[in-house]
Amino acid sequence: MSIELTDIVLTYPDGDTTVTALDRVSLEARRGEMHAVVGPSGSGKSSLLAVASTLIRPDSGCVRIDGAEATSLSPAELSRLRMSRIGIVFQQPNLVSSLTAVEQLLVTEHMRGRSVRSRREEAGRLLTIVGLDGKQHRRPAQLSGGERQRVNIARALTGDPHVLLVDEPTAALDHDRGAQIMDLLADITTEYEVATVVVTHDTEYLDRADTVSRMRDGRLTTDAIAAGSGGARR
Ligand SMILES: Nc1ncnc2c1ncn2[C@@H]1O[C@H](COP(=O)(O)OP(=O)(O)OP(=O)(O)O)[C@@H](O)[C@H]1O
Repeated sequence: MSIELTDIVLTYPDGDTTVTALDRVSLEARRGEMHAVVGPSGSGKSSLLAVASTLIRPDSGCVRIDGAEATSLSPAELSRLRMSRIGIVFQQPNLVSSLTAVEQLLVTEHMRGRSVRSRREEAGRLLTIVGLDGKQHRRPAQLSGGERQRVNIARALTGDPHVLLVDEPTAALDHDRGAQIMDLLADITTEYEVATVVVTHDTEYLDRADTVSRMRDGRLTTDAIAAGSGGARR
C-alpha cells in the first residue's frame, strides 16, 4: 500500500465555531492504481489532498506513505518524505514564464538538491512521455493549456515518486483535452507504478480510475460499482 489515510478528521476555525472539512475519512491507493475522488465545490477535496500530501496535519487520524506514519514524523522528516515519495500536480500549473518546459523540470530537480546537468536527459525523457517531444524548449506562452498541464504532470514525476496527488487536472480544459489528460494519468499510474489520487468535481472521466470515491460535506463513500473495475482503457 503506498498511501493510506485512516479516520482522518480535519477542522478549520470559523469565527466562534469550527468547520469539519474531513469527517472520519479513510482512503487508500496501491502503486499502479488510480483512485478518483469526486465531489462538489466545498465538499473537502482540497483539504483531503492537503492532508494526503502531508502539507496539513489533521486533527486526528493516520496518514501512511509507503508504510511510514506521517503524522508521527518531525517537520524535517516530513519534508524529506514529501521530497522523496510524493509528486503533486497542482490545479494551476504555476509555470515560470521565462523558463522552457525542460527548465521547469530542472528547477524542481535543483530544489531537490540534484545536479541539474545529470538530470537533463531524464527531464527530456519525462517530457517525451507526457507527449511533449519537440516542445521541450518552448516557454509557457508558446504552449496550449493542455500542454502546460502536461509539463505540470512531468514536473511532478521528477523525483520518481511512489504517490502522485492530482488536483482538478481537467478543470481548465475542454472535453477532448480533459479526456487526454485523464488517459495520460491512467497510463503513468500503471507504467510508473505510482499510487495516484485524483480529486475532481468532473464526473465525466471517472471510468479511467480503478476506484471512485464520492465526497460530500467532508464524508467519503467508495463507489462499489466502479471500485476495482481496472479503469476503462485497460
Ligand atoms: N482555510 C480555511 N478556513 C476555514 N474554512 C475552510 C478553509 N479551507 C476550507 N474551508 C472549508 O472547509 C470545507 C471544505 O473545503 P475544501 O476547499 O477542502 O473543499 P473542495 O471540495 O476542495 O472545494 P473547492 O473545489 O471549492 O476548492 C468548506 O466548507 C470550506 O469552506
